[in-house]
Amino acid sequence: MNAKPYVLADCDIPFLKGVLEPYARVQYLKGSEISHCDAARADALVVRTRTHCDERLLGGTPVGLIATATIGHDHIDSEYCSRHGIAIATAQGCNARGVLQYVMAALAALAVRDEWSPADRTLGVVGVGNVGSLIAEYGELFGFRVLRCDPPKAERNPQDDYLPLGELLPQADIVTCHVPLNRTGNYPTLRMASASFFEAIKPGAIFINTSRGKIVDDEALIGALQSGRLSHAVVDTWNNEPDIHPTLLSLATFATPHIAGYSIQGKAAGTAAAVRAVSEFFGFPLNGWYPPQVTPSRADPNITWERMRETMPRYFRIEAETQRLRSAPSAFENIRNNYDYRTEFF
Ligand SMILES: NC(=O)c1ccc[n+]([C@@H]2O[C@H](COP(=O)([O-])OP(=O)(O)OC[C@H]3O[C@@H](n4cnc5c(N)ncnc54)[C@H](O)[C@@H]3O)[C@@H](O)[C@H]2O)c1
Ligand SMILES: O=C(O)[C@H](O)[C@H](O)COP(=O)(O)O
Repeated sequence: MNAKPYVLADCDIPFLKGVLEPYARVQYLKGSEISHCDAARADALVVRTRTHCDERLLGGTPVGLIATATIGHDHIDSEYCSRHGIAIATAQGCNARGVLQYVMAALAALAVRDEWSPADRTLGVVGVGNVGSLIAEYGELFGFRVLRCDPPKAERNPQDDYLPLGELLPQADIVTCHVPLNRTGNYPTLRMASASFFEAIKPGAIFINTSRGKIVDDEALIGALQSGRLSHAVVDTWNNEPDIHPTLLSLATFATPHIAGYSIQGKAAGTAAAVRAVSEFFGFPLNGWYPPQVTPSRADPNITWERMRETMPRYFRIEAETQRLRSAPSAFENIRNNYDYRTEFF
């Protein structure tokens, strides 16, 4: 009898191949193609956002653990998993700094284009978790006035300085969303950016979505861009990826194929978190594993807006990436799967 557990992994998770093999039988498949038949052999799944882990995939299988190498976990039916004793492990915070750099790259490019500086602008951060708190911290460091909205946190910490969404929207020149996709619960985010959201937003505001496409009502966002209510939209996450809305693609000032978190350190941390979860679950000696070929990023808490802006093009050119997606929207997944992961520099 072979005592090694059977692990089924997404073949597009970088740095993973060879790591679990001394301890597990491992099969690699395209994340979007993992089927119930494949899962029927697996003790654990190591996935990305491309594998929908629900009853259809998991029903009657021996899967005991789903480790996702991502922050977001809306691709996993957590209620089903909890009812069937399937553990879920996420890579909390892994690529938060990658998203920070993405948002700051967008703002730096827009500041040059429209000739403003952070001291003249109010930055509204909606969702102040691992990503949002970094954006707020660096936003303040760069000189923005920063407003925060996070009702779940406000409820837990009423003494902290959070605003309701309805108070943030009319004041913020830039609204950047960093919420999870929650379909239910006390603070749902599904279609949160609706027609009434854009009616309340400050005229001429910039809207940035790097969280999940489904938090936005596309028609409402398109309407806000066409009417001039918004000056710009920056869109990284889309409804119905990879079949994205062509009108939104043409109207967004910057449009990218869900790569805001695609830094090399973010990917390394995501894979390391998934390996740790599998290791802890099966008792492998891999709890502290980190890809040896990657240098972890070092935060630069003293970076200035000017230095960030001048340095950014060496690492990330959001205009060029927008052009790349616009010229070949059908290559959405291909661009992601062959992405040259960016280096985090602050
Ligand atoms: N585009 C990308 O590449 C990329 C990369 C990383 C994360 N993400 C997305 O960004 C999301 C946020 O990431 P994170 O690491 O900051 O998550 P997090 O869980 O650390 O923080 C999310 C925050 O949102 C708050 N929140 C929940 N409901 C809210 C609501 N209705 N209004 C306002 N705030 C609300 C929570 O209280 C929490 O503080 C992830 O869930 C993921 O979907 C996208
Ligand atoms: O939630 C996350 O971590 C991000 O959306 C992440 O960048 C998505 O990564 P992917 O599923 O493409 O590996």
